[in-house]
Order: sequence, then C-alpha cells, then structure tokens
Amino acid sequence: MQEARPSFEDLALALHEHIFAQPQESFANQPWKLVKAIETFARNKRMIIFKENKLILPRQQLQSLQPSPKTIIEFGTYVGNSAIAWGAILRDLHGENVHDCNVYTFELSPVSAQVARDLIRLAGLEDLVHVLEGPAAESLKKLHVEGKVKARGVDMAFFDHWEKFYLPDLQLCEDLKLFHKGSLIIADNTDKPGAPDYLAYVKAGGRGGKGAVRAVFSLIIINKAGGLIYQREFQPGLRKLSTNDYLVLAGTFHGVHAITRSITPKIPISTHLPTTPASSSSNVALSSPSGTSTPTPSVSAYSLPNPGVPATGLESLETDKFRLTCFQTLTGTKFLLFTDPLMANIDVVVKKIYELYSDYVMKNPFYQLEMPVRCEAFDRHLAGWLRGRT
Ligand SMILES: C[S@@+](CC[C@H](N)C(=O)[O-])C[C@H]1O[C@@H](n2cnc3c(N)ncnc32)[C@H](O)[C@@H]1O
Repeated sequence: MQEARPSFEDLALALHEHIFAQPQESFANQPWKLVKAIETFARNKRMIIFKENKLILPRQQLQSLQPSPKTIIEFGTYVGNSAIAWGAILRDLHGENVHDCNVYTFELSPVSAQVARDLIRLAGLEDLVHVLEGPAAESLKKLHVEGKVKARGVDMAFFDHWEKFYLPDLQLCEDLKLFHKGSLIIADNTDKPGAPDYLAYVKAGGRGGKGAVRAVFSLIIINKAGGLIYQREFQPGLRKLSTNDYLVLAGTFHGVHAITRSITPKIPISTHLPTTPASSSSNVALSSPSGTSTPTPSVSAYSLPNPGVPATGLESLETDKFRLTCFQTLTGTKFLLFTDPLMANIDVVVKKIYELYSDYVMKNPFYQLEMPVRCEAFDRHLAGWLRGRT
C-alpha cells in the first residue's frame, strides 16, 4: 500500500521540529542561515517555498530602490521562508534604523502561521516581520483601517498564495492606492500552475494603465564591430545565458543585421531617357504626325523603395513570448531591447535608453569608445527610469 503524502501543514510541523531540534544559538539573529536551513530541509519534499535562487533578483531590486524600501506586504507566508528573507533584506539595508520598517505577511492556515511566527522569532525578526492569520484580503483591509499600511506606502507586494487570489488581491491593493511610483510587484508561479488572468491584467498595465504593457526584460548593447559591450536584465525569473552565449548572440545578431541590410530588395524603376534627336546637329526635333513628341525608349533600373532613406537591416524579431527591438545609432552601435511582445511605445523606451547612454556613458571621461560599458551612473539611472514605468 502506498503511504499517504504528508499535508502542507504536516511538513510545516516537521520543519519546525527539525529546526528546533538544533541548538537555537546556531540560528539566533542569523536569518540568512535559517533561510538556508529551511531550503535544505525542503529539498526533495513537497514544500512550496520561494527558493534562494528566486530571491536573488527581488533582493537586487529592493537594494536598488531609492529611497530604500521600508514596507513589504506578502500574500502567502507558509513557514515564513520568504518573509524572513524580506525582513533580512530590510535589516541589511537599514541597520540600526530598521525600527520603522515592516513586513506584513498573510497566511490562511493557523498551523503554518504559528510555525512561521516561531521561525521569525528564532531569526530575531519578530519586531519587523508580522504574520497575520486569515484570508489575505481581510488582513490587508484591517491593516489599512488601522493605518499600518497607507496609501502610497507599500514598497513591494509579493504574491505567493493561491494563484486564483493574485488578481483580486492585486486589485484590492490598487483600490487602497497602496503603490507609489517605483513600487515593486512580484508574483511567483504565474506560469505554473499559472495565473493567466493576473498576467493579462498586469501586462495591460493594471488599473492605472492605458492598455500599455510595460515589461522590459533586458538590454544588450553591441559595438560597431559586433562585440558585446553591455548586458543587463530588468525582470526577475529570466533564464540566464552564459557570458559566452551572450557574446555569440551579439556577434550573430550583428552578422544577421548586416546581411538583412544588404539583401533589402530593390524595386524596378522605369527611367525615361532624355529625348535624343537622331541628329542633334540638325536641330530638328522628332515629332509625331500629330505634332506631339515621339515616345522615348524606357530603361529598367532598380532602387530602394524610398531612396532617401538608407536600408536599416533587421529591426525587430518576435516570438509569442518576447519581442527583440534593435536600434542602431549613426555610429553603428546597436541597442537590443527584449520586451513583452504586447508592449506599446517601444520607441519611447529606446529613445530614453539612448539618451541615458549619451549622458552617462558617452560623456563619462573614463569611458573608452567601443569598450565594455561599466558606468555605475548609467546602470542606476537606467534601472530607476525603467522601474518608474512599471
Ligand atoms: C506557496 S506557499 C507560500 C510560500 C512562502 N511565501 C515561502 O516562500 O515560504 C502559499 C501559502 O499561501 C497560503 N494561502 C493561500 N491562499 C491564501 C489566502 N487567500 N490568504 C492567505 N494565505 C493564503 C497557503 O496556506 C500557503 O501556506
């Protein structure tokens, strides 16, 4: 007979027992160590936690928010793994001034909520990370009424409960006007098991959107010789390529771009030769019996459809999951922007990126033309501007 799988709550209780069987000093005030221990325990078990590799990008994004984030709300606590991580990030960012920072995390199951509270206390984060038991929407409304979360007061919302609640709970946040410009909204498992209604809504710009999809995934800059000089991702959860793959991508795109420019089809044009009299010296113009000029022979030639505009080469590539847009400067530098395929007004984004590049890379006295771009001010302004649009 097959053994019944332990329930979510059984696993949470087993984790609790496992952690508290160890000397408490080994985790006291060491949240990252506890996060690691939870992840090690969860390995090969049916415990759905937001694992360390997924934490990397939100952590980077939180670290680059200006001003530094203070309030995080989390939908779905379970054993408190991600809540402890958010608390640790805020504590790392604010040090001794962390007292006005808060992580509010919502959990339906009283058993899981209690396990999370115990682990949060063990990590020394009980003043910072608060577990609210019950349906997330009710807990959030209560926090709002109590004035603990205020309009424009949430720096990050993390959706990690049951996917069917993602959309209504996001809309509740919007109703309460919790987000400000630059707030981060992160959701796990949107593809699998999947939250299609939430994704469609976010891609359409949410309630504040004008139908515009705003996701910029990543940017690559290629120099005029086809060398990769910049590469950066802006969204969590993107599959990473190796450095070598990025170099190959840059070189290949550069080659394909040049080929597409050279094969741009030309259209035949008919050129009427100037009338050439049989004997120019006779000064007698050929004329038809009716007195009109004799039709002149036509010669076929080929030209670009709009000869004043040079052929550009490949400008965009699209799959059903992303669009690649290429913008080439007059000096041959290429900007490759990977975005959501439904994103509107990409030209505005590309223009702004080029502007930032001109201001913070080209005007940087230490930057050597055609070399890899390592300009902290460019990174910062780029991330800040893109974040302000999401
Ligand atoms: C995937 S787990 C959360 C994992 C957690 N964020 C972590 O990384 O450790 C999802 C949790 O959301 C809780 N949950 C589901 N629907 C909820 C709701 N409407 N309100 C509050 N909690 C909910 C479940 O009980 C479950 O413990």
